[in-house]
Amino acid sequence: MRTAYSVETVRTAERELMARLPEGALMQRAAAGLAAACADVLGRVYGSRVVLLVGSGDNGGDALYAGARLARRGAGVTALLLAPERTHAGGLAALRGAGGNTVTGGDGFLGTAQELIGRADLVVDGIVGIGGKGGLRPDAATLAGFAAGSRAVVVAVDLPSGVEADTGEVLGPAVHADLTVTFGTHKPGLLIDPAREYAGSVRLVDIGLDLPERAELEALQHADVAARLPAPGAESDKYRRGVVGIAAGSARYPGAAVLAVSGALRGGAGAVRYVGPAADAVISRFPETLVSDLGPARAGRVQAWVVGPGAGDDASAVAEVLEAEVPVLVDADGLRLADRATVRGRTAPTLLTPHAGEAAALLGVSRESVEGARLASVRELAARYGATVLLKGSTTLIADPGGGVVRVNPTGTAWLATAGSGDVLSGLAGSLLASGLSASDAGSVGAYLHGLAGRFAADGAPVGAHDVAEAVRDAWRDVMG
Ligand SMILES: NC(=O)C1=CN([C@@H]2O[C@H](COP(=O)(O)OP(=O)(O)OC[C@H]3O[C@@H](n4cnc5c(N)ncnc54)[C@H](O)[C@@H]3O)[C@@H](O)[C@H]2O)[C@@H](O)CC1
Ligand SMILES: [K+]
Repeated sequence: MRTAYSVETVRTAERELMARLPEGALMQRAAAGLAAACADVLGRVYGSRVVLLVGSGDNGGDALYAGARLARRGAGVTALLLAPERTHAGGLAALRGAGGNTVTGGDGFLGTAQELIGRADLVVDGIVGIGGKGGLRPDAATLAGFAAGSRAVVVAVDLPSGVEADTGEVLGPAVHADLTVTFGTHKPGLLIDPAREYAGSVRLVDIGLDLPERAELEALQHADVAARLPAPGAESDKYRRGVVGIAAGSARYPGAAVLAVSGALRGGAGAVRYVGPAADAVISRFPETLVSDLGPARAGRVQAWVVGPGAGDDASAVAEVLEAEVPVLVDADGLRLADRATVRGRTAPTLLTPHAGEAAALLGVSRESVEGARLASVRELAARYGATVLLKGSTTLIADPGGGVVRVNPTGTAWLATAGSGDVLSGLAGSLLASGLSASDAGSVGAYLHGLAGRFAADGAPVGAHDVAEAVRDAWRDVMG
């Protein structure tokens, strides 16, 4: 499991560790890891041109000490000091002692900075780290712009300056990094869009922090998914493996039913039962499906329901499904049609799977505000509905209603932004629910396999949703390794 911790938790862990270590030891660990990453990026350190963007806090201190290490190995290092009178004193002395240069504010500062950054091989962003609040201030924002426009590789120290560490929000100008070297633990913002996109690839440097068991955010890895995937035993029959019911599709959108079933067939349930007006389309594509033209309440036993994809305005199917005392996944049109009080009153688990636009409609806010504040949005929806919520997107998030750790899916790919891809996910996650996974596991394991399948199916070229469904088995095998 990859985990991320809030700034408050990091600060507490740092204090405890610093009390046991000689002064400055922690910063030296950070600087050593940072310098090593910079050296890797540069390839050849000797003779390279390095520019440090240095703010007023310890983040700038890290950059200065790392710069000193690079200077000792023969790099030409210049530090641009954004707050000269508050620059980390020890770091500054180390850099100067190693032969590095400094440029301080005043007339001509930005012009000089532009020239230096324009010629640099590497720009190290030590403007602000976990102590930052709000977007970058004007001079810092200008330097970030120069770095973005240069051919230099940009390495961010701990976080790309200007992004919100705890939420992944980006409230103003921020540094766009190629690589972020983060210390002690990932911060939530490094895993959640939009901030994640500013971080580039992320390298974690262990500085020995002792972190609590419960993280703020966690991302499943292959082994975590493998441990949760259902496996048929010798005694299994189709009913013991779970039957997933799909109440989806309409005369207008029969394809949504077919795609949801295609996902469900690859999710581990022993059988897929379909109810709705698209039975002919479903059967002709997937003859193994059990179909019924009675409503969900009379369709026969299932261990979990999926309702909503392509449902149009059929509120009755949604209401019937929500009455069932088995886990229910509500997606797409079903989200609009589901009564909030009914969802809240359910005793069996409910998993809602909106994309940002659907989440915005449920919360009564704009799509942009959901996309800009994904973590707060998923938590708010989970609390309002008393349900587990999977908020789809480039960084899909899964939150349980009682608060607690939020999951983020690490396998997403932009190729999944294709029509019908969400229908496949709802069938897949519903199938996992029917196999006995909790709502949070079904959502996060489903999203993981779906993302991986999207990558395999795309392999650098556009995909259709049915390609993704077909590649779920490759993803499953890959995970089981
Ligand atoms: N505390 C520790 O033990 C360690 C801290 N480390 C580094 O220290 C950093 C945290 O240091 P600090 O607490 O000094 O905080 P930062 O260096 O992150 O930033 C605080 C300073 O930045 C200014 N600032 C805040 N928001 C700004 C904005 N939007 N634009 C421009 N300036 C802004 C503040 O006035 C303040 O002086 C970490 O991110 C990490 O890089 C590492 O050395 C590892 C050890
Ligand atoms: K930074």
